[in-house]
Parts: sequence; C-alpha cells; structure tokens
Amino acid sequence: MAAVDPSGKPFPPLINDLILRAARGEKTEHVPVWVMRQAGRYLPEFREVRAENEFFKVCRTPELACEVTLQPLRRFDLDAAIIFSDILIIPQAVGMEVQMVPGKGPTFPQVLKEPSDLQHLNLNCNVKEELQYMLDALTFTRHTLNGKVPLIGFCGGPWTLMAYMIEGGGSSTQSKAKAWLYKYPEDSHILLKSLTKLLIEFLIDQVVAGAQMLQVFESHAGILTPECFKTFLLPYIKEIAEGVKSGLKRLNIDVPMTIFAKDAHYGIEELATTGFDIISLDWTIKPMRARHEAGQKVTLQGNLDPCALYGSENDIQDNVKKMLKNFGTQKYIANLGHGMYPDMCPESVQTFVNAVHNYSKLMNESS
Ligand SMILES: Cc1c2[nH]c(c1CCC(=O)O)Cc1[nH]c(c(CCC(=O)O)c1C)Cc1[nH]c(c(CCC(=O)O)c1C)Cc1[nH]c(c(CCC(=O)O)c1C)C2
Repeated sequence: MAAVDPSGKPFPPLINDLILRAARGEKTEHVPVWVMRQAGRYLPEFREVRAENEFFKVCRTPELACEVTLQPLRRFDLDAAIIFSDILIIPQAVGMEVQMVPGKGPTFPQVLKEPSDLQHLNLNCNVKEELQYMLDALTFTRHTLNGKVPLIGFCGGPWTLMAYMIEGGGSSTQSKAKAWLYKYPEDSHILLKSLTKLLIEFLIDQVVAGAQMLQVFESHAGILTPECFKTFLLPYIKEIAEGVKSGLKRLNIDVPMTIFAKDAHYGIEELATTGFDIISLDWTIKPMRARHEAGQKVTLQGNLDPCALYGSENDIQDNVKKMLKNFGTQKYIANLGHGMYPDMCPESVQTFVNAVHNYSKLMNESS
C-alpha cells in the first residue's frame, strides 16, 4: 500500500493489519471481520447526516464521506473501514445523471436504449479529474483513521455498471440489460471494455490516494447464464485484476483485491484464476464447496445471510459458530453474504463482530 499521500505526507502506521494478513494467506490469531454496507441507514447517526445532506453530496464532500465511513468503527470492533461512496459515480463520470430517489434508490432519468446512445457518453473521460472528490475522501479518511484499520476502496464491476446504465436502476430480471448481450454483443463488448479501462485507472488512483485494499462489486453477476458470465464478465474481471496489479507494481505497491460476483456459483473455479486475492461469497453457497472449487490459493470472504442478523443474540452466535466451523479460521475474512438492510438493529452487528472474534480465537487456541 502507499506509504505517503499524493502530496508526499506519510500516512500513519497501520496498527491492525489482520485483514491484510488474511488476504495474503498469512496466519491470523483470529478471523478478521467487516460488514458490507457497514456505513448506512441502519445507523441513526448516518440517518442524521443524510437528513441534512443529499446522498451524492455526502460522497462528494471528503469530511462527510469520512464521518460516515468512521461511524460504524466508533461502535464496533471492525477490522476494516470501507470508504463511503457508490458504484454509480462511474456512470456519472461518463456523463450520465444519477439521482438517489428516497424510497426507490438510484434512478437514471436517461438510460442507454440502443448502441447509438453510447456516442453521448464520454467513455474517454479523465476519471481522476471527474472523481477527484472520492480520491480526496480516501486520503482524508486514511489520515483520520490514524492507522486503526485498513481502508477499503471499491468500484462496481463492468457488467453491473452496464446493467444500471441500461436499466436505469434496480431490476429483478435485468431483462433490458441482458437483451443487449444477445441483440448487440459487439456494442456490449465496446461498453464493457471502455468501462474496464476506466475502472483500472480508477482503482490504481484509489490506491495512490490511500486505499489499502480494493473490492470490485459485480452485484448482478448471478443473473447471467454461465456462458454469458464467461463471455461478458469474466474476461473483464481478469483484465481489471491484471491491469491494476501491473499498474501498481510499476509504483512498487501491492494491495489485496477482492471480487464479489454475487450469486455466480458456477463461476467460483474460474474467478479463482482471475488474479483476485479474495473471493467474496453470497449466502447461497456452501463454504466447503466454495473452498473446494476455489482451491487453496485464494482467501474467501463471507457469507452469513444478512437476515440472520434479525435473529436473537444466541441465534447470531450459533450461526457464526457454524460459519467459522465450515470456513476454518485461516485464509478467511468474515462478512455477510450481502449488505446490511436499513431496518436492522445496530446491536446485531456488535453481536456478529464479537462472535467472529471470540469463537475464532477459541478455535485457534484449541487447534
Ligand atoms: C448507504 C448507501 C450506499 N449506497 C446507497 C445507500 C443507501 C442510500 C441512502 O443513504 O439514501 C444507495 C444505493 N446504491 C446502489 C443501491 C442498490 C440499488 C438496487 O439495485 O436496487 C442503493 C440502494 C447501487 C450500489 N452501490 C453499491 C453496490 C454494490 C454492493 C451491493 O450489491 O449492494 C450497488 C449495487 C456499493 C456501495 N454503496 C454504498 C457503499 C459504501 C458504504 C458501505 O458499504 O459501508 C458501497 C460499497 C453506500
């Protein structure tokens, strides 16, 4: 990871490097844990910030982005922070408008309807210039964290971003986006390739700005057939891992990279060959099957059903115990299988985090 910020100022020394060691396959005294959407609407202090500030204003203001990034770390003994931002800032950077509509989520007033619409996008934009605010938020947050835990940077995967740009928001079928893959395969590849190039630049910029780990969210992977996955997702994911790693190598920096291809069970074996260090799993896959298919090289992350957090304290602890037994305590990062929901209670995160630490410590001591 970068030792100094872009102005040359040294970053504070890292105190808790547990998650980086797990990512590199080194021994850990207990299992590191963080939670997808750990900063979010389930926290009253987050809702307070949001009541006063529009969603993208929080993303664009480094002090606000830092504040909400740190909120869950003040409450829970988490082993990583994830910068507050959104995957949809990339569509914004290429010229698409995205509004965060209360009760509905992200909405694009104008979507890509046909390949000629690609001409209206600035696919050669200067991503650093367009998204400097996110890079500034990373630098500011890494300094403010003061070495407590590593800071995770992220982006959406090319297929997931393409899907949002065509669907204009969430969709249960993704049928408009999938139609492009069958109707306009060449134009789909042009869009995916352009996004891939931007994402490689953006992820390298994030590390230079202070990110100590990277996660790529292919949240809509599972809606693809295995064949479409192989044609339209896998090659670009591989290109991202290779492009980012070689770009960073030239700068003498190495950071662990995580791929979260939600619901892509059929693709675990292939994902393990892409160059990503960590595969993040949703809750529908059995841990032992995932380990069998991924092999021993990669670290696994996941995969408690987020809804398990609606259970009692005892139930959460029992579910964590089962999860740890199945994953083991090494080459493993505990997380949920997807993000927190807004109606969840903050205490359940406390129970989850403490259970991971306590049981994995006990397991290590008795082995
Ligand atoms: C808290 C939050 C975020 N985005 C959105 C919200 C809720 C909106 C609000 O505050 O009003 C809108 C927001 N942004 C998006 C959605 C999903 C929309 C949908 O498809 O229905 C929503 C509600 C799009 C999005 N955005 C993201 C993904 C990938 C992960 C996933 O699969 O959930 C996706 C798909 C990534 C994301 N998004 C966010 C983070 C950082 C916070 C953290 O994790 O602690 C991250 C990593 C932050």
